[in-house]
Amino acid sequence: MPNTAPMSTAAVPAAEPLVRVEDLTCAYGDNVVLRDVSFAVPRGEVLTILGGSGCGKSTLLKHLIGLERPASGRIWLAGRELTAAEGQARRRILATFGVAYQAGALFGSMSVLENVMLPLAEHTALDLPARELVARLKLREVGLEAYADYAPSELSGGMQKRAAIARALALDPAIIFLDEPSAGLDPITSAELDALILRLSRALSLTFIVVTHELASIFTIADRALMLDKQEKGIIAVGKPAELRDHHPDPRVTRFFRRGEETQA
Ligand SMILES: Nc1ncnc2c1ncn2[C@@H]1O[C@H](COP(=O)(O)OP(=O)(O)OP(=O)(O)O)[C@@H](O)[C@H]1O
Repeated sequence: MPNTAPMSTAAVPAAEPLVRVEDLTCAYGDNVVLRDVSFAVPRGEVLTILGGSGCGKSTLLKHLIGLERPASGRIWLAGRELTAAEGQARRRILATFGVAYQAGALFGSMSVLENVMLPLAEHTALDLPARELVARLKLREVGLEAYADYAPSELSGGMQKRAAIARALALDPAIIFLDEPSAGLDPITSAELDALILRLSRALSLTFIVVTHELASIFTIADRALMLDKQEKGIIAVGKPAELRDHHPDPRVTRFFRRGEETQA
């Protein structure tokens, strides 16, 4: 089997975080959304990013995946500084991770298999049969090998999310970014997706950074949760979800984790 990874992360020392953010400030023109944000994510961790509407979750994700340039600060992915890289070096860093977006993840004009093959055509020199073979393996990893020739519109919402994850896995990334994976899914399908994320993270030592506000998901998948706040323009809490819920001194944090408890009691 050819090595399809465009660059190896094996050279990153185990102690080195796979994602490191230092004094990151994100702004749209004069509108500063996040100021001097710093955190690190070790290899194999599932980190969820949460917080109220408009606090900057998507903004942070877009900066981490290079869709937006920071006003200031630095981002390292798998030991390489994204914020200092241009051209080919930047493209190589961007190929170390996979992304699955909330909406519009799959191209409707292509089959599920062709969607998963796409990053392989863009970033590797594999020939067509090899690309197909790798893509079929990725579909198997998410339980969709029987749906390779379907159009995305023929799949259920949960299956589309899994296909998007298969495409995010195509280049054997070290890091996967997911934007609201549970959005629009019923609780059972959402739980199945959570189980898939956990299985992939444990089996492949994948690092996941997941934007979500679904408590059930957060408590199932997150090793740690990072909570942003709009007024603070930054992080107000980082830690294990149960510890944040039970012991965090900031009522904004405990309220977030305990919402719904009153109505369930
Ligand atoms: N492309 C953009 N141009 C200008 N301002 C933007 C842009 N994208 C986001 N913003 C602003 O940045 C702030 C943070 O938005 P962002 O979408 O990151 O928040 P969020 O936490 O993801 O919110 P939600 O949970 O509602 O999706 C908001 O005030 C928003 O209006």
